[in-house]
Amino acid sequence: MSGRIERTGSDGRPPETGKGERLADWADGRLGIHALAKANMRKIFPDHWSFMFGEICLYSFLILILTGVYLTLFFEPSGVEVVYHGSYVPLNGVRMTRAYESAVNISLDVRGGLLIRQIHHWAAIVFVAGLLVHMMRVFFTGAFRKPREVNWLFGWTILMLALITGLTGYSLPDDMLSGTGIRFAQGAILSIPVIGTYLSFFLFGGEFPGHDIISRLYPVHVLLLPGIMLGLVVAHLILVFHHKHTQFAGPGRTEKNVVGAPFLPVYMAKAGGFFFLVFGVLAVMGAVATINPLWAIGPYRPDLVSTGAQPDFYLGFSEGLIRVMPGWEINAWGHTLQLGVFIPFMLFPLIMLAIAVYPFIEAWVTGDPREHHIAERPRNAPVRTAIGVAWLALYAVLLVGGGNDLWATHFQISINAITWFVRVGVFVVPALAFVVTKRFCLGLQRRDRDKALHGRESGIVKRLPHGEYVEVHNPLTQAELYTITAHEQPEPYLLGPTVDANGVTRRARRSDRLRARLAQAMYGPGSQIPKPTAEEYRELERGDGHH
Ligand code: HEM
Ligand code: HEM
Repeated sequence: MSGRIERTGSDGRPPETGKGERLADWADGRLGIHALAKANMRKIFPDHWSFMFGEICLYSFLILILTGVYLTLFFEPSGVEVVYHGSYVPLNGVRMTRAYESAVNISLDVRGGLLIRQIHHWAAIVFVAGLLVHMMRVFFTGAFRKPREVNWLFGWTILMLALITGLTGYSLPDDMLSGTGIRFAQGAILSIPVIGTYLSFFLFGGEFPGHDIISRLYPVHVLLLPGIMLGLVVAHLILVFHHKHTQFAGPGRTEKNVVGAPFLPVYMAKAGGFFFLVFGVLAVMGAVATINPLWAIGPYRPDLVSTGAQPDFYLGFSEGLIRVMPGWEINAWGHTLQLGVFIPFMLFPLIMLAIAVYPFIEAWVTGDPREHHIAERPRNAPVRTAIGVAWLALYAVLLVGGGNDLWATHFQISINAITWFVRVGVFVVPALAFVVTKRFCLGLQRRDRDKALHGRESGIVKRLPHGEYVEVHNPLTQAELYTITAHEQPEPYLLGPTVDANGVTRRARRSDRLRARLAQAMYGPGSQIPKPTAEEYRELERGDGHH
């Protein structure tokens, strides 16, 4: 039996053991957890504040499950129509679905119901925000590189499912906003050529809105999607364990070791504490900040739409795509192709897909087959960092487009001006963000080079005996010097000679030419400031020491 130790006392009988030890022995004999725990519990994890975002995702996900289960006890996912006669007088006599009625009851009559509903909604927002920030941390530090590409895809799939879970979630209560969101989704489905109408009828069980959609979304929201996500989260964390966590460069840290604290007890204690911190913050948000006050918004009616109707922030960019797209449509053979909706509907997954495939594109461009366990500083990969910021800029511009009505009413701007700003901005702002970020990174690289060669400016100006003024520079410690010069500066992939030894012309394949051009853009002279060489450093050391 693995890991089990049979002990005897001096008289040959088993010694007296404590209750806890006997229980542990009993469990180990049946589950074999001793060897598993021994092998993993002391695993070392490196530390950095940015590694906390993954944990925020994990804890807010757990809180969503906990609060969601409570909501299922009272929520009735039914499209059946009723007339309200409850405790909220302004709605008395109003026709609504059972779903809406039960959500109003959860908010106003069920003990703790409003708090749990609001925690659930805030947790959803923090969860998706956490996912985006965590993903960006991984992106900007190159932590998606080999061997973590598959884990990147797992994470990305979780993000996509989280967006859909959020959409199905805020569609459930069937208030005015929910219905508007579902109508938006139905419009997008209708725009799919040929099958759009059939698909809509199939999903809604007939004409929109019908009576079926809430009861159909319900199992998807509470069981199917969270179930798949839970499986993926477990797989994601097993892979983080298996690959070991990346660490930032520093003295004593190599591609082959991990410097940090052990999982048990240090991280276990920290993680436990952090879980309660996240729960505490979400509970305070749920207690003091109103979110989706659906009793005030009213039940959904297909012939109405409220002003300022907005999706939750994470879907705002898809709304932006639709709002700023010109209303193009093609009418032919008695059919309408609604390009004004269909094009943005297709762009949405494409923008997301670009993130999914990025690690594979970068690996192809660099042609680098090695594993990477040292996280890069964003400045040392200027083009990647600039691509990330450009993506965020596009997201932000589209978010402005998605809230064009709010910008118009809050800042007294014409809605057409905002629409045109977004139409132009979609192309210009990401390009600008790319250029500025790249220059910024190069500037930071230059500063690192300067610091490595000349030390840190001390702010002390000295006058030398012959009258010259010099500023004193304090040299960096060896550890600091190592940290800022540890990164690699890869040579870009180059095309081989176009003429071989026999004088025969060899035309490079188009894909190779593209790869060489992209590699040049990523690692060519315009994208790297050469690190100081040991020779340059020694030369300065030999000099008179002031600069
Ligand atoms: C990643 C996971 C999840 C996300 C992003 C999410 C998001 C949401 C959102 C935004 C709402 C609307 C809340 C409101 O009324 O203002 C909602 C409602 C709801 N969710 Fe979730 N949820 C998740 C997981 C779960 C799970 C695991 C369950 C159940 C086990 C659940 C059960 C419910 C129920 C019953 C409602 C309707 C109650 C109501 O709106 O009053 N959710 N969800
Ligand atoms: C529910 C969703 C998620 C949970 C609970 C989660 C959790 C975690 C945790 C706890 C870590 C280790 C600590 C850290 O680096 O923050 C981690 C690492 C990682 N995550 Fe996630 N994550 C989620 C979603 C994502 C997403 C959306 C992506 C990317 C698209 C992603 C990609 C990665 C990668 C590549 C690593 C390894 C990073 C490294 O070793 O430096 N994860 N995740």
